[in-house]
Amino acid sequence: MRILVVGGAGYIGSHMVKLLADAGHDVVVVDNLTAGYRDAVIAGDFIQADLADRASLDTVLGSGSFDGVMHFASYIQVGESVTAPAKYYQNNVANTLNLLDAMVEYGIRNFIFSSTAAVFGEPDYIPLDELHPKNPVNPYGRTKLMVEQILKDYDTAYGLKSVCLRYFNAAGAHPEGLLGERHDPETHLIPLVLQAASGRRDAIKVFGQDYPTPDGTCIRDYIHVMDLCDAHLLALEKLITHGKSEAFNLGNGNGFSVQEVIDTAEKVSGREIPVIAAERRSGDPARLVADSRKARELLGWEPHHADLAQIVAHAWEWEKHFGGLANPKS
Ligand SMILES: NC(=O)c1ccc[n+]([C@@H]2O[C@H](COP(=O)([O-])OP(=O)(O)OC[C@H]3O[C@@H](n4cnc5c(N)ncnc54)[C@H](O)[C@@H]3O)[C@@H](O)[C@H]2O)c1
Ligand SMILES: O=c1ccn([C@@H]2O[C@H](COP(=O)(O)OP(=O)(O)O[C@H]3O[C@H](CO)[C@H](O)[C@H](O)[C@H]3O)[C@@H](O)[C@H]2O)c(=O)[nH]1
Repeated sequence: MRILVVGGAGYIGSHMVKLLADAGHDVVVVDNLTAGYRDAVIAGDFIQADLADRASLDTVLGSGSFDGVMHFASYIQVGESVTAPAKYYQNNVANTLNLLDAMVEYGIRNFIFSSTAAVFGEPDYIPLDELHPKNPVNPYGRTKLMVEQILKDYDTAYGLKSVCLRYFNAAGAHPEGLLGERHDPETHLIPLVLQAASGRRDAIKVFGQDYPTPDGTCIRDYIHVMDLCDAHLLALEKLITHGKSEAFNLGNGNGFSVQEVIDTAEKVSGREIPVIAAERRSGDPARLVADSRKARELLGWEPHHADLAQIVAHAWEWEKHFGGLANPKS
């Protein structure tokens, strides 16, 4: 297949590009490099362009037929979306419309969208399946839900078929140490904990130790980035053969607390990780765990790296490059 990966220089997109190339597909990457890295694109063709720039999109999408588009490009910080919502609605919604409109114009029908567990908001029940009510509690989650709704209307009106993949907590790194998470600023728990292990950070702040969970810290469903990428390829293949728009929740179905993540990181790294007790972070549900049976049943998806220690071990191999503890492989 020939596949356009938008946001392919970012964390999850860069792993997707490598997986697609390894599976023998032709890949074209579009990224404006606001948050991504040119050297993270280790396969395929790279075009530096912004989704806001419709003329550039016309050039790329008109350059030859694409079997599908995978869309990873968006702003991703929940906290920033509360203080700077305009930035989020513009990039995550308006710029996505540019991409969808160009797809309609050039007759490209298959779209895989990076959605999020944040579309659900505070859970009514656990684990969360696809039928759970969607009441996002921040602009970030609302931008993703808006795109999901737009996609339904574009299917009805223009026949654009889509799969929305709602990731829970993406984590881990390429098993061969080639790629990993490099957000700046980093807000995600596992890379921050490992930065505290490598010495790049003094300590990890634990946001709240008084939640109604066994150890008082929040529980999340950490899903390996390569397992997410597997789901994208399966979703595109299914979309092409069956032509039916769908949404899937993607997680392992196992919840781990912040404290369990820290304990696992200490074991994996062999280092003591200093912890600072901090206030709860606003908008954090106590517990988020995915019910991914639909993806298993309809896509035949199966996570291969569900073990938290393995997720953390792969992320640790990556962190060691930056902590000066190993030589980068790329
Ligand atoms: N990381 C997670 O835990 C997580 C969880 C749920 C959903 N998601 C979603 O997955 C997707 C990828 O997340 P990530 O962690 O890889 O993010 P990331 O910031 O590492 O990657 C996003 C990429 O998109 C590019 N980009 C952003 N706006 C662009 C634009 N207007 N034009 C061109 N390129 C643009 C950035 O430069 C970056 O390379 C996002 O849509 C995010 O909302 C991520
Ligand atoms: O320094 C930190 C960072 C995080 N946490 C805690 O660790 C857990 C995980 O936090 P992350 O920021 O790593 O992830 P979130 O669960 O907040 O967010 C993830 O899930 C969201 C959906 O709910 C969005 O999709 C978002 O992009 C994705 O990263 C939370 O309980 C958080 O309070 C800490 O204690 N200390």
